[in-house]
Amino acid sequence: MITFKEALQKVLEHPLNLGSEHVPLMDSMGRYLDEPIYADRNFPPFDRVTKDGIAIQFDAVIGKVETLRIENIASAGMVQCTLQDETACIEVMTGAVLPKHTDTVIMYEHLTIENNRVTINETVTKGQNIHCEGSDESKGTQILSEGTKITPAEIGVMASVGKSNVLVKKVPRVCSIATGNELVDVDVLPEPHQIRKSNSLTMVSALSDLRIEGSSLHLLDDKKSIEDGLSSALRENDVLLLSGGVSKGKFDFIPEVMETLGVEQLFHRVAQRPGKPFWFGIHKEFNTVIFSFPGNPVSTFANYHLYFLPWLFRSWGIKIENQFAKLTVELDIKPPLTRFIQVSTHWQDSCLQVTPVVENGSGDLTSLSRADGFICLEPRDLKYTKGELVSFISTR
Ligand SMILES: Nc1nc2c(c(=O)[nH]1)N[C@H]1C(S)=C(S)[C@@H](COP(=O)(O)OP(=O)(O)OC[C@H]3O[C@@H](n4cnc5c(N)ncnc54)[C@H](O)[C@@H]3O)O[C@H]1N2
Ligand code: MOO
Repeated sequence: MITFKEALQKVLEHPLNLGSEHVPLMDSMGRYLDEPIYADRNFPPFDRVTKDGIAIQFDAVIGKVETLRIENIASAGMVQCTLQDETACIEVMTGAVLPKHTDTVIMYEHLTIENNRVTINETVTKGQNIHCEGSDESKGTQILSEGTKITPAEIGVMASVGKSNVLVKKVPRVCSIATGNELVDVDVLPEPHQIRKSNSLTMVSALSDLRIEGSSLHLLDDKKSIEDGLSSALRENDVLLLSGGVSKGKFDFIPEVMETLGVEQLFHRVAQRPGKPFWFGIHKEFNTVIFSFPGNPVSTFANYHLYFLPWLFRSWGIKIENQFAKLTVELDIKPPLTRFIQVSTHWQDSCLQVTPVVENGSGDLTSLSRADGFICLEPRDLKYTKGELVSFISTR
């Protein structure tokens, strides 16, 4: 049996080259950029008026002119206009291009306007209320980097530089496979000896967070069905995520059938809890990577986050940062297994705090909805102390 670190290392040594594809901007939400994005013009592209009011030429007016004549009006969307008489002013609206020969904007609230003449009632600073051309970014600057997750903020940024099509990392074709005779569909009333499928649906939902439209399959516990199901799934997908059928039972056929189908086993069983009987392999000819997770729901869920997600980001060439959080309790983790303990989180003293949730082992799937993630604790002689920083894997 290998350690968790060795197992993760082996998984990460087998990334797939998933490639990239162009998608329309509005389909890129939640995907990962595969190109840097540059400013195609200055941000903002012109000296932009930031208050509704008047634009003046400061040196010609302040301390020199009692009242100003309104010469013109400029609003957002109008071509830049020009102040003809430097002792006059132009009414300007937020978003307008600052008129030529003006350099200062005064908001309406600081003015009195009577008979088309303006009196300024407040102190004015030269250059006020102008969002200067190029003050955010100048043309040609990189504003988003490759590997960035596209959220509504990035959609807005890309829209403003005219990216109607975006190059994103291609997602793998993934099939989530449930195994077991005891499993029935969600809409079926189970017999006393049956249970409703949940693992495969949890994984398909987790995949949809990554904009991967996973397919799903249910295989019964007989070699022939497993062989038939897997042989086409192996050809049609880049990744198979299985749950169940990998421990020591008389009907745990997955490792054996994988071998028959030409899948190379890279390891089976990891010194960890939950998720110990995890089986990992690759089909070299079809270029398929197989994550065969133990069937207990917490084990499947943990291993999806511990192995599949880091593998996917490695395949995309995106570095993910490790997170750490403070333990609120003392914990004793004795050898030999690396433990992944479900925790809830809260913020205190500007630090993420983690507290183990009440749970009843890796078959207790309701505990998943009480947890925000897992902490990873390597076995050691000394107890983990309250307040100690530990590695945290978010599942939210
Ligand atoms: N003799 C041994 N027995 C077991 C060992 C062991 O080392 N030696 N390991 C235990 C551990 S740890 C785990 S975890 C389980 C994993 O077993 P399998 O991967 O073979 O999974 P199954 O037996 O098929 O199922 C286990 C459990 O999970 C439920 N399940 C399975 N699939 C789903 C699904 N899609 N949705 C909801 N629930 C599912 C299944 O009904 C079982 O109750 O083995 C231990 N045994
Ligand atoms: O290691 Mo198994 O995955 O807990 O129950």
